[in-house]
Amino acid sequence: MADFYQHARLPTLHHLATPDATARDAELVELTQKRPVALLLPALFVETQRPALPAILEQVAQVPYISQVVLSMNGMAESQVEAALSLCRESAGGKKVEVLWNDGPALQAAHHRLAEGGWDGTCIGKGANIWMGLAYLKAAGHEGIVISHDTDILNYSPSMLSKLCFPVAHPRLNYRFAKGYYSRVADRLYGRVTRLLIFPLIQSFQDVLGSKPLLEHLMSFRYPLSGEFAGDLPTLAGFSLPPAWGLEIAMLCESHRHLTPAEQCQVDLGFHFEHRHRQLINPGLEQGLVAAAADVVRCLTWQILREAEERAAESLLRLVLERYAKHRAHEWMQRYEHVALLNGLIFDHAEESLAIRAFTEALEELVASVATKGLHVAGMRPSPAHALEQLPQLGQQIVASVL
Ligand SMILES: O=C(O)[C@H](O)COP(=O)(O)O
Repeated sequence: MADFYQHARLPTLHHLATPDATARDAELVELTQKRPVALLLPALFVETQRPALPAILEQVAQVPYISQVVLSMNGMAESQVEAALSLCRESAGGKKVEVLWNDGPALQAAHHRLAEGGWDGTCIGKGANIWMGLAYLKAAGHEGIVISHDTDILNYSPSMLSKLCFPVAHPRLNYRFAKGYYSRVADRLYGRVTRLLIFPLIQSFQDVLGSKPLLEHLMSFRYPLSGEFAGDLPTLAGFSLPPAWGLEIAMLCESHRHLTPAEQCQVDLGFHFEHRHRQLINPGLEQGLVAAAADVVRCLTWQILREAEERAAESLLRLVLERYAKHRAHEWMQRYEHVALLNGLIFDHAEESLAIRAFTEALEELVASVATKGLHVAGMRPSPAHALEQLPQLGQQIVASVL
């Protein structure tokens, strides 16, 4: 069972009992009368062909306090649009599902507009899908709550939605941003990037830089890479986001910059999150886990060292890498070995070590690239709210593109 430990900085809302689902839904309908709830789902077209997304949409169709669903997609060809739209019609029942086709022709005008404004118009990636979804909701006049989650969840339950929504919707809780957490466990521990890279790496940064508010903030999150969050739209649309896998880390850094600790929380979603596991290295079209992890680490490093002078950033990063590779990564692996043994779970030492080696190589490549090209995150955009304010036609172009 979960404990009820409170992190020093961050309010943590544990799953300790299961409220009656029908009563909770009715309560949320009442609570969200004046602040409608939109569900924003980032997806590749290929997710529409796999079992998870259709099952998710079918369950979302039954959730009475979700007024609108936005599926923000990329990786879709012209010939695939009809299949995506009919999935939405068939699975979501009477619920309105709007599709944003990020790499489609209608949104090109918006991407050009962004590029004219001096910003990167990158349209590919999970972060770009979320950015565009928030920009769309804002431009379309949505003024309520936004919930978002991954679309590859195999053991989906609508209780996840109520747990994310409640801390933002309930006036006594009144949070502006809520981040979900859980464990990723099947016959073994998963969550490889989180356990073996992100936790030990943040601690290595702290070893090198000492205690910093941003690092303490990041260390308070029990699952910093979870894709599940909720917030009020004005808050979320004020976050600057990168286009790819750095999205989750960037959101936490933005929540640190824009909100007080009392305005945000993490919420226990109360289950072992099951999803499709990528191979560490994937020679095929889909990026492997290490390539995605490299993107996360670049964003994390940039967020932490962005104010450091270029040369200093490189040498600090070298020290962090050394600390990670020689100490912290193995320490965390060993702790998780103990967790696995205690719980009678499989623990594949060779596989875990291989993952750490691959993550270390990705960090070495990052250090080399910082040495030659400096530290930056490709495609980093200003917040949707800022872009819409600066580029007057952008909102209309985005709204007009909806399928
Ligand atoms: O959460 C993570 O660390 C990554 O998404 C990797 O997940 P997996 O090990 O569960 O596939």
